[in-house]
Amino acid sequence: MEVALTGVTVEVAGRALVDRLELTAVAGEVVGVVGPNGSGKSTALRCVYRALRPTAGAVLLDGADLAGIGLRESARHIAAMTQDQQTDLDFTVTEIVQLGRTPHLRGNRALGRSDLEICRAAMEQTGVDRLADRSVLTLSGGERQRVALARALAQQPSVLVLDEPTNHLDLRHQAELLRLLQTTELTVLVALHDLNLAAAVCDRLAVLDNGRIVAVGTPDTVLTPELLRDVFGVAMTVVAHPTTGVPQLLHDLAPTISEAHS
Ligand SMILES: Nc1ncnc2c1ncn2[C@@H]1O[C@H](COP(=O)(O)OP(=O)(O)OP(=O)(O)O)[C@@H](O)[C@H]1O
Repeated sequence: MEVALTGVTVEVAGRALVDRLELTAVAGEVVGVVGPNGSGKSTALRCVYRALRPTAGAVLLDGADLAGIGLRESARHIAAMTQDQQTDLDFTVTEIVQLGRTPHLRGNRALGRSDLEICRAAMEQTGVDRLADRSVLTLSGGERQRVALARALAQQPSVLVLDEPTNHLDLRHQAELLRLLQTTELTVLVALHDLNLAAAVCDRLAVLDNGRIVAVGTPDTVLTPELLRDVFGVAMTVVAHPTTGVPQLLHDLAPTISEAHS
């Protein structure tokens, strides 16, 4: 399915947290949303998974305004993996993942055999099957993050929205998540701080600065030293990855005074 943000603006107390965003993602495409702290990445994604309603503009799902679609209906199409989902409830991993089936259940019906199978497969895919009976309160940050992903996959969405999905993950689980995003046929919108991961996994990047999109394009067209200086305020060298060719960023950290004199 295609997701399109058209003129999406969110205003709070007279301030635009995001301002007239225009961004489209299609099936099989991974679109990264990057930008400095507070630039509006989470706010933009919240409009897509409907934790926020735009003050102006709209998010369209295959051309239909989400505001006109029931929440249950849109939850059958759009799943989110976010930091906001941390729960204080003493649920087991299995129970959390099974919540992903809720939009697909009719009335108060219990999960059927196929629902249970979908949940089992999602837990296996994310490597949390061995944690099935553990309380989520006892999990590490990375384990919780993978449970959140399992729940989102159990929802069997067409559109997957991820807000900082890798920040607690170790290298292997980062690689597994990135591979999953690269190979999936879903429409993926993902906010990432790590621009090297973003360059490796995203087909296109949208750079947010102060609530506005200041650049959109393939990682190699967007991640230039000039943009990194202007938007992030850092001096970086951009090199091509020796095997994949995607841009990778190296900090140009000046030596400290004591090092410079040694
Ligand atoms: N409910 C709110 N009321 C007022 N200001 C808000 C609200 N939610 C977010 N903001 C502000 O909007 C701006 C954008 O926040 P947002 O969380 O979208 O940024 P972000 O790019 O995801 O940041 P980070 O990289 O730090 O996660 C920030 O300045 C934030 O303080």
